Amino acid sequence: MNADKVLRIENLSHSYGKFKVIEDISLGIDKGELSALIGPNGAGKTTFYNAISGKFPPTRGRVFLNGEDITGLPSHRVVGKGMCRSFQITNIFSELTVIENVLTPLAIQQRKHYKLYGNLFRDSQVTEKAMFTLEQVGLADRAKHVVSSLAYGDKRLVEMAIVLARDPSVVLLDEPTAGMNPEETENMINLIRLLAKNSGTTFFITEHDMKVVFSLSEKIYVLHQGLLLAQGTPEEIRSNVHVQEAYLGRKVNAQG
Ligand SMILES: Nc1ncnc2c1ncn2[C@@H]1O[C@H](COP(=O)(O)OP(=O)(O)OP(=O)(O)O)[C@@H](O)[C@H]1O
Repeated sequence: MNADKVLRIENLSHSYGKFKVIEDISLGIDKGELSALIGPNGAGKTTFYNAISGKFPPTRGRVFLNGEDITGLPSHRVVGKGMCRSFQITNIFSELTVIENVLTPLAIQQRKHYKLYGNLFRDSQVTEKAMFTLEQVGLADRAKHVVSSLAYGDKRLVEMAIVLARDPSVVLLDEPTAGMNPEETENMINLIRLLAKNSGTTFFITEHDMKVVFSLSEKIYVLHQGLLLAQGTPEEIRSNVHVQEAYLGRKVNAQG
């Protein structure tokens, strides 16, 4: 497998006790690639994500980020190495403003400790970076708004900004459009596309909405019963007989 992949997984397996959940998964993702991991309920997607992002070490196998072995590192160290994960559950401080939410991880990253946000705001380098990130996700005009006052789709954008502020090379997105209305979904798809193109960030998403998966992804990986059943372009996956069977005979297409 090509060593210059931004994210390389080799023979990854995980078991809960004697119960094997994922087995011998190997894949490699190119820089800037937009890819998705799909699979029926219980296929092992969350376990795979957890095992590569430091929630727990995999039972077997290796994870390489930009060529460095990060297998088994705890999540905060994986983040420090450049792979960030955005959760389906909104993971933000609702009573703080949008910019305060983005400033916090930046301050931690730069090992700057502030007793009050007032001090943080006086650090122009950090606030400029936070504002730049908010511009990227289209929230600059709401920087001073309290997060709880925002629409659901905008809260998910705050979450995205928190992740992007750290300049990750790889972003793992859990269900980026879950709970969004069609307009918010369309905006999120366009934003991810734009970010991948302009900043070279590599996005690896899990998503149940096949319409989103097929319109966004350049490459799709299919998990079934813990095994990597198929990988390929949306066209290749759509026409793969094994994938269609795994989805109980349904056609896997943009209509879901
Ligand atoms: N902590 C755990 N202990 C034991 N079994 C678990 C644990 N977490 C998940 N499992 C089992 O592992 C299998 C894979 O679960 P996982 O959550 O990884 O699948 P998934 O593809 O993310 O599913 P979904 O699409 O429904 O979220 C399931 O059978 C689940 O019941």
